[in-house]
Amino acid sequence: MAGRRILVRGTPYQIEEQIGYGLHSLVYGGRDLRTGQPVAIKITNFVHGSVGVKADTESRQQSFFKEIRMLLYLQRLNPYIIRVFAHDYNNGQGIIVMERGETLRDTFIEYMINGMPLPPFLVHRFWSQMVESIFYMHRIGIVHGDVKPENFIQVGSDRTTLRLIDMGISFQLPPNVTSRLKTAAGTPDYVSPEMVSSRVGSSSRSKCGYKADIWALGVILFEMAFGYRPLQGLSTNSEKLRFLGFLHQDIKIPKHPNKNLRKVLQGCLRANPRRRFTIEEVFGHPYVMEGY
Ligand SMILES: Nc1ncnc2c1ncn2[C@@H]1O[C@H](COP(=O)(O)OP(=O)(O)OP(=O)(O)O)[C@@H](O)[C@H]1O
Repeated sequence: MAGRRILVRGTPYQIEEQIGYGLHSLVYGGRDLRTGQPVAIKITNFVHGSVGVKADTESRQQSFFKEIRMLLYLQRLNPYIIRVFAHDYNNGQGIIVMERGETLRDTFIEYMINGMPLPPFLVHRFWSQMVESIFYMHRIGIVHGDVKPENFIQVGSDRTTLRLIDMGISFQLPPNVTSRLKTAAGTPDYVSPEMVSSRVGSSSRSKCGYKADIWALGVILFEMAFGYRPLQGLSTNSEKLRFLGFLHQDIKIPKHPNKNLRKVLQGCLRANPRRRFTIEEVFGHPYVMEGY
């Protein structure tokens, strides 16, 4: 693919190097050949293997259309959702041309490698934007289900504007909320306790899907503010899942000079999802509203 030129709904694009990949997709850096603007081009392969299983192909096509519908809808409501410039599909693949940025995870790694927190203004700026993007999803009845730094990219001249890129496993409540969350959300560091606890029944779990997003936002804020993640001391995924499954007490928040930051973290990282903040409480919290 790299090096090829493609036409998407009449606009020519140059495909350059591969910059990422998903479960069924490859993401390339590219350029709009009319304007020279850098873009990211996500190509989703609908056909599995050399023969192709019909049901699998159909489910990939449905996911592609669902993702596109959600992106186009949400990007009109909120500035912190990735901008889609063009999209197209044929029987074999779907293409999304979007704004290109740098993944937030890489910035986190630069700080975390030395156990350094991010500067307070950046913590506040990044987190407020994440909260706002999830606020708009919850407002229209959508649980993201996989909130983590990899799913945000940095754009703009100073790279301090975020965009949520991944709607991949987002879904509308209610059907089967948590079984999907549990199987699809692969990084235990951001997974909430109720998602791994067998003591929570499926009916209460489905009401908690939104609260799983709040937990993940809390973990991200913790990570930015302290330079490490709450479960970082546990080395394997199964240790982390076991810890979460038996978590009865709230996560202890270390001392921090910003009282509002500490309070909002306490509200996001409550073990019991019913006591955990809603997105409205987070969005209206003095930490988000009043700044760092
Ligand atoms: N707009 C973008 N700008 C820069 N990098 C991007 C962009 N979109 C995606 N990427 C890179 O590609 C990776 C995979 O993209 P994305 O998260 O959209 O795939 P996915 O949803 O996991 O895939 P699938 O839909 O196949 O499950 C990202 O983690 C990121 O590194």
